[in-house]
Amino acid sequence: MDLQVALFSLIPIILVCILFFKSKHKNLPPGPHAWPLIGSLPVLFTNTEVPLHITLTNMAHTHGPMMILWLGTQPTLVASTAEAAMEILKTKDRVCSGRHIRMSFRLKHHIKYSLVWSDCTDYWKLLRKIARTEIFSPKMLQAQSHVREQKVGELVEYLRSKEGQVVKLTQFVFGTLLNILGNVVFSRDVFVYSDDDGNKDGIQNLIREMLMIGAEPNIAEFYPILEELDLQGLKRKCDERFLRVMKLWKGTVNERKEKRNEETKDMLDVLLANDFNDAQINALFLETFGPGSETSSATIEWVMSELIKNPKEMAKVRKELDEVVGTSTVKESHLPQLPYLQACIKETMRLHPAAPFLLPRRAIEACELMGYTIPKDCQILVNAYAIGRDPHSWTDPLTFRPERFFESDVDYHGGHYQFIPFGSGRRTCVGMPLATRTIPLIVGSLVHTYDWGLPDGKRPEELELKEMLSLSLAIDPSLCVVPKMRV
Ligand code: HEM
Repeated sequence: MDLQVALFSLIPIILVCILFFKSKHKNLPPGPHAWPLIGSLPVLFTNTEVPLHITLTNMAHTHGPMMILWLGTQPTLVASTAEAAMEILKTKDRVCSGRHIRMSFRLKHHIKYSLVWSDCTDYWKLLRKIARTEIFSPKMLQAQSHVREQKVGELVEYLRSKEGQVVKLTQFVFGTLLNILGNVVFSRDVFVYSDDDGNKDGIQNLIREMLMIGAEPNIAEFYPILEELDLQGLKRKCDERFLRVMKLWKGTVNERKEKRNEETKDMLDVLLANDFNDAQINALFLETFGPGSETSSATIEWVMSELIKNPKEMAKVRKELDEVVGTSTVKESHLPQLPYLQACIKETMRLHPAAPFLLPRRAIEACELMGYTIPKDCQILVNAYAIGRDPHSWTDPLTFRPERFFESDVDYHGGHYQFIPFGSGRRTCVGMPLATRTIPLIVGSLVHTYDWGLPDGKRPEELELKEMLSLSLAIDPSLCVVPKMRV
């Protein structure tokens, strides 16, 4: 009886909460029904077989280009057309320029000096300037091109020892990317090619583990009041990996402080010349290894999978490589003469963008978007995945047809809102100049050197391209291939 009375007395409180909520949030975009406290969570997670990016893409067909979801108590805006993306990334870029920081990444050693997670402060502007004019400047990238070619050469050479065997391609590609980034950062390799546990306690595993922990659903995302409790221990686990990874490069940083290079050769030289302290250096190193490796590695795995599944397109890439590169190895100087390879990479990024929701933005103040009122601090997801497959922007959107990029001038630099794998506006990807050199160099080298079979004699058309949303858009299961030297 007491319980019934207690429950009954809760009804007016719930009603007051609903009325308060409705008056506070007028003119929101449409969206699925939101229950008190749990919001739209039941709609999103009823069918765990369907990944979130597909669920949200399907929901946009019902609710429209801008829809609001309530993740527990937290509002999240999802934009699913080129027009909606343009409103957020161009017209209202300033007010939509905050970042929604994932709870597991709110690490005290890191967040204060972060480039990825800061709002657009003067410090963030300084970092972007240094990245644009020094670390990823055309001059610096050009000066380091021979190192990238050498690292890719090592990958190709290692795969020779695997001829005829089944390899999980991404494992070695991820390592190669880390070595490329290690050389951008402090002119050092961080990955060794080996079949055993050679990298067990190395940067590769720690970075991968941090990314995996960051991708795990964290209940505090839905109920920020729980943040300090860290109920799942995700923040603690991430922090522990960060402390370990910092120790791994501490010696290199200290050595360089004692004996500086005469010329500026890498990111560490640039940061020391700008008087950055250890905490700032650590944060930026992490943000180069983290976003730089996972996104590029996922993209390369997707391009290789699409080419294996589409033998005609693979043959065209090969023909182009044979004509331009001949019997030599692929160099970065060849890349401008390989338009078909570039078109295959673009087509892959359209269908499988590594960051399907870009990096979550945040409204820094309440604002109007496409006539709707968006509350301050609302998380903003731009669904690049839905946009890349929108039939209003693309003919025959689900078909892999690289030729479409010869029929228009659409490019990924952020000015064409139907194709935004690197984002757009003031927070667009700083690593794009590096990624757009590295990805074609690796794919071109793999295709030029090897024929790629599938395990157990599987035929190309039997290769299933199932997507899984982790921190980036991955293939599930990972691509396994059998390399065979081309004659
Ligand atoms: C295929 C490769 C890559 C893809 C698809 C990608 C995608 C993205 C996207 C979608 C964003 C958010 C843009 C926005 O909010 O509008 C971003 C931001 C960022 N990316 Fe990349 N990225 C790639 C490679 C890299 C590389 C190689 C690096 C560094 C070595 C890098 C470093 C960053 C950083 C630091 C930011 C944050 C910029 C800011 O918030 O101001 N990315 N990237």
